[in-house]
Amino acid sequence: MARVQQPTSTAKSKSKPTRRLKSKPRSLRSGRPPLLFPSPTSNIDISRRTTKDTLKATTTKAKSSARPTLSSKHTRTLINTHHLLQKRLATARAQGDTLQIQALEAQLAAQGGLKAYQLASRTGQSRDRGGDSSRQLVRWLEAEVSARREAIRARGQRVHRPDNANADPNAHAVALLRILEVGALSTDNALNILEVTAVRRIDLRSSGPGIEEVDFMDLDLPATCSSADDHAADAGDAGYDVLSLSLVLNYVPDAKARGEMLKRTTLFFRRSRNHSSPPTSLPLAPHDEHDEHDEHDEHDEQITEIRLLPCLFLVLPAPCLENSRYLTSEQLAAMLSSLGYCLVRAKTTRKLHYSLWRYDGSAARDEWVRKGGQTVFKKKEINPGGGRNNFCIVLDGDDGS
Ligand SMILES: C[S@@+](CC[C@H](N)C(=O)[O-])C[C@H]1O[C@@H](n2cnc3c(N)ncnc32)[C@H](O)[C@@H]1O
Repeated sequence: MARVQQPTSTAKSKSKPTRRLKSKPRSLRSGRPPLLFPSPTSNIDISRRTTKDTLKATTTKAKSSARPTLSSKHTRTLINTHHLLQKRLATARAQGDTLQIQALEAQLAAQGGLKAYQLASRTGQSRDRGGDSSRQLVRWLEAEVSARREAIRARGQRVHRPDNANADPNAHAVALLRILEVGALSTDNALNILEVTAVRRIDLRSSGPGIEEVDFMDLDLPATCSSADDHAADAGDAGYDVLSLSLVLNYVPDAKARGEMLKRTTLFFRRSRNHSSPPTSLPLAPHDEHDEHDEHDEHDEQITEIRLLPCLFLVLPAPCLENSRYLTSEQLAAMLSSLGYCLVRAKTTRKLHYSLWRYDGSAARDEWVRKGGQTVFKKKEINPGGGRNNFCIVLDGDDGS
């Protein structure tokens, strides 16, 4: 049922670069900053524990490991424990359980809080994933980048021709690719492309200059919305061409809040493209490339013309879609289609699922509904069985307009 963009024409395959051999995980004994910080400890007991829950053990472990380096296992443990505590905290908050809230907040603080989690995630980026996911996004946006570079070059030539007396010195201005990176851990990633991109970075906790400390759910919309039909239409030039949500949705501890976050993404896109931006005819790789080995391995790509902008870049841990009781890629595609998105690229690696969704606005939503597409997605077991996880996204069907 997922609305997937169909290819329109096929061009030549790219030559395959030399495949990088996956090296053994490197020792982290040297050259890395400390990941954990002195933090208050808690004596408050946490009552709700399950047998599989090693919360106490892992938190104690995290506390005692306040030393300059962490092993890969430690990093994973810290990240997993942080997610678990956040999830429980969300439940406690929903229940108004003050004691439990205090206990869980103390546990999170003892673990080093969001700061330790972010550092652990950053370590994970470089070590486990062969680099940060922004490189995949840029690879998918390659044609947009090239088109802008070409436009800059062409306009520059026009302006600088010696015989061109009436040349407008501002005529070389080519529209930047405006990117909003939500959940940014660093300002130094592949999204920075001189003269081509303008990147705004936000996070719940800023880890440095250039990253605004703001919750995406509270972020001001690009422009005041006056139309009840389609907020994004009013965003105009102030909106973004690309929104990146890389490993952010799975950070959100509550299924309904995840749905709210997805819904909110649609309000931030730039719609008006009648400025000096280059054409957007872009290559499309075969859907759902599957790579068992390398997170960022190159593929032979069948190049197909397709429009990509404006788009949402979504990265989730692969098990969220491959081993959840409540979610599959098809279900995710149906949810995003119901919001006006269309899947244009996808890639699954051993650890991560990357996808790119073009936003087609309220007309696409209406079309989805007209064809009988589902718009309400409740928590429903679709993949029963043992050994599965409970990752879930809930959409209530109210498009917020
Ligand atoms: C695992 S890190 C991911 C970082 C990076 N994008 C990556 O791909 O590795 C998740 C980050 O998302 C941030 N985050 C989660 N919810 C957010 C929200 N509502 N607004 C802004 N940032 C958020 C967290 O603070 C955290 O730093």
